[in-house]
Amino acid sequence: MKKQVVLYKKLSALLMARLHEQAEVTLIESLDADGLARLRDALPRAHGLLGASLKLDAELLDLAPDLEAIASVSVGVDNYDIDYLTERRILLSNTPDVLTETTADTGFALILATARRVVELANMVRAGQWSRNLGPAHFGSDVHGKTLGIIGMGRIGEALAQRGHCGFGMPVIYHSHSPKPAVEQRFNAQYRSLGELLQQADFICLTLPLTAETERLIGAEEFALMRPQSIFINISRGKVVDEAALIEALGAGRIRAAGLDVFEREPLNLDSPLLQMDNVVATPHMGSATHETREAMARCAVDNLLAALAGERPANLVNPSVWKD
Ligand SMILES: NC(=O)C1=CN([C@@H]2O[C@H](COP(=O)(O)OP(=O)(O)OC[C@H]3O[C@@H](n4cnc5c(N)ncnc54)[C@H](OP(=O)(O)O)[C@@H]3O)[C@@H](O)[C@H]2O)C=CC1
Ligand SMILES: O=CC(=O)O
Repeated sequence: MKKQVVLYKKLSALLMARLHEQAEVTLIESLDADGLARLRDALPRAHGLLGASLKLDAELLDLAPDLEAIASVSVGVDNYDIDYLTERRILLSNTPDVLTETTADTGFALILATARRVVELANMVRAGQWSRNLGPAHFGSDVHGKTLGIIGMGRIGEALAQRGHCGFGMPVIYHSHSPKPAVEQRFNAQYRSLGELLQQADFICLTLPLTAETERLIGAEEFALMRPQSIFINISRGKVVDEAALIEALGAGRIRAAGLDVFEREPLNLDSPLLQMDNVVATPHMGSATHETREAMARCAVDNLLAALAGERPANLVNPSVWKD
């Protein structure tokens, strides 16, 4: 008998056809109140789940006694209680690698947009306020040659280092759990303590996961270490930052600008002070959002799920202790 799969993310026709060949599929098209009610109805039959952007807590998982595998269409796994999944022996997989380059592109777009004030000045043109040649009040700052500071030197951090070093001649400094000799060799990158990096970098970029250890890693004390010309970029997770402290630092001129793809609460509320600041570029968690990459992520998640349901080890298993050869 075919296994039951519940999708809470719509897939391309090609991937839907692949899933339908191998499983009975229930599709929850959107996670509004109606969709969530349909999800709760479907969970008691589910052997596999595939989707993203939903906090799958124990209360929801307890509705699914037969659940064998979850395939997240994301690399970040902060929406899952991994200990609980492991206790229940549910295989959790994610989609690393396929989104690395695209997310690093987004990070670099935020670096350029904040430093060169792209959004602010483009809005000025749209508003009919471009009446004479630009003067110093509208000048930005250079990106090339400035020091790129990367916090979390993993896949995306390394791809950002490549762009900065090879494309823009930027000295790269980084902070991670441990030094990365291969990255140091490729990009002439240098390891720093967190405090040193915050004091020395022109661009401070977060590329680490949200974990118990990184939650609110960057708060008032850390912003106080940055320089008034520093630009802060977050493409990791909003909760790695104390957002109130970020707003305070921007308001007080303790840092120059921020490029933010992620926020404490998403979607970002329209009344957020961040949206009143010309020196903030806010994007809607679009790090991996290109046609090509989102399709590659979905394909990767489908591969992971079908492998798990067929009794094979998924390529991107997040909780390997569940697996028994
Ligand atoms: N904005 C968006 O749309 C996207 C956001 N993301 C976010 O980016 C994150 C990173 O993805 P990816 O690069 O693939 O992940 P990786 O696991 O490859 O890299 C994360 C790095 O962070 C480091 N790290 C973890 N905890 C700490 C800490 N406490 N202090 C210092 N360094 C730490 C790790 O360092 P070490 O190796 O030394 O342990 C690791 O190398 C994801 O978890 C996700 O949250 C990802 C994709 C898109
Ligand atoms: O935020 C996106 C992810 O893949 O993680």
